[in-house]
Amino acid sequence: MFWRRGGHPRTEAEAAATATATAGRAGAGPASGTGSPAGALVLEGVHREYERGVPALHPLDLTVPSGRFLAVMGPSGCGKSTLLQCAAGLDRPTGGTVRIGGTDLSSLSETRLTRLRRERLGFVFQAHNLVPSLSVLENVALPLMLGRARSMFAGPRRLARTLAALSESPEYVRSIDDADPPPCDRTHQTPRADPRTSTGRGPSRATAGDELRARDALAAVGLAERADASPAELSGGQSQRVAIARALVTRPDIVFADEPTGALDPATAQEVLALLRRAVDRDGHTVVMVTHDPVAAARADEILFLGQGRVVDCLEGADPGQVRRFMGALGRDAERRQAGPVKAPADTRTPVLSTAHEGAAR
Ligand SMILES: Nc1ncnc2c1ncn2[C@@H]1O[C@H](COP(=O)(O)OP(=O)(O)OP(=O)(O)O)[C@@H](O)[C@H]1O
Repeated sequence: MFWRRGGHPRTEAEAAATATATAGRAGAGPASGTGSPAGALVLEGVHREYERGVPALHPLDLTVPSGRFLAVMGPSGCGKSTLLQCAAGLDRPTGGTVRIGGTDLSSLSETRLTRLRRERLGFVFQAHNLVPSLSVLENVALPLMLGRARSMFAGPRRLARTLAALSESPEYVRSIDDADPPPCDRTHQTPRADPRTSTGRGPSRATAGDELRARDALAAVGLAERADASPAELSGGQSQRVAIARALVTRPDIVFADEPTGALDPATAQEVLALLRRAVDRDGHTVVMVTHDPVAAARADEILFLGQGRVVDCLEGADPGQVRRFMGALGRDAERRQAGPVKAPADTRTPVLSTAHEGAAR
């Protein structure tokens, strides 16, 4: 990876303030048909103001090539989540362009943006957000089922309301589902569809395909045996593994993870990170992960550091100690605010400097 920042800085911190980062794999060719640099994710001049004149994210250029794992770090309030939300199409930037696989998100209606998120992106959050009234397998299959049910229910929100309403009407569900009552969710006493067959008369081809994919995704995170369990029966780490299976089941272009290990103990966090790492190394997924944890960040290929809404630096192949020291320097810089230069520790790799993007981050 290399990144570039504008030349003639007055101080190191001011250089950081003009930074434009480019995460790139050497030899990557141009993205077909887009005229933009190759990348699963390309941000050009993306900035976000929640309040007029108060930028939470200053203009930023960033390219994340396919099959890479990028971590985003920085002090609290520096704009990490804002960057993730804009990049993932969960929020509209104030200006600039976000492209996912060559698709300019600003050109999409809300409906098409939602569809892109569902079909081409995966999400893992700190809170795993599993649906308690569905089995583990059904939770993993949910993005696939939502895609199919969308036209019938005029959107996932309507479907979610319908599912919630049905869960309050077990007698009715029984009346329209199988002759054999479905197993009950022990926690919520909510009838569940038999995960092996959706109707009792044998799954439709589409349903069987979804189920197979969901079972494969669950097996890939080592939880095949817990397919029929309720989320309430799982540990925090197991729940996060299910959330990862759910994120990967659609074979997304990019997985966005916001503090995926924030609520886990170190050993469990390592298991979850290993799954994300394997998704990149073995299956060629692209992962963008916001984290506060130097150990988690060190599992990524590159780490992008933000400070006060700007790219400060980027490290490749850093170990947790280097990340910790760099974060310490950033934190002190944030405390001083006006301040002195942010000094990268001597043992961090020096980024390639260029004047090519001078002014682009302003
Ligand atoms: N919806 C919002 N409305 C107004 N201001 C917001 C909103 N979301 C974030 N901000 C502000 O934008 C800035 C960046 O916030 P953001 O949540 O992106 O930071 P962060 O680095 O993810 O922080 P943390 O590590 O604490 O989660 C902060 O000053 C925050 O107060």
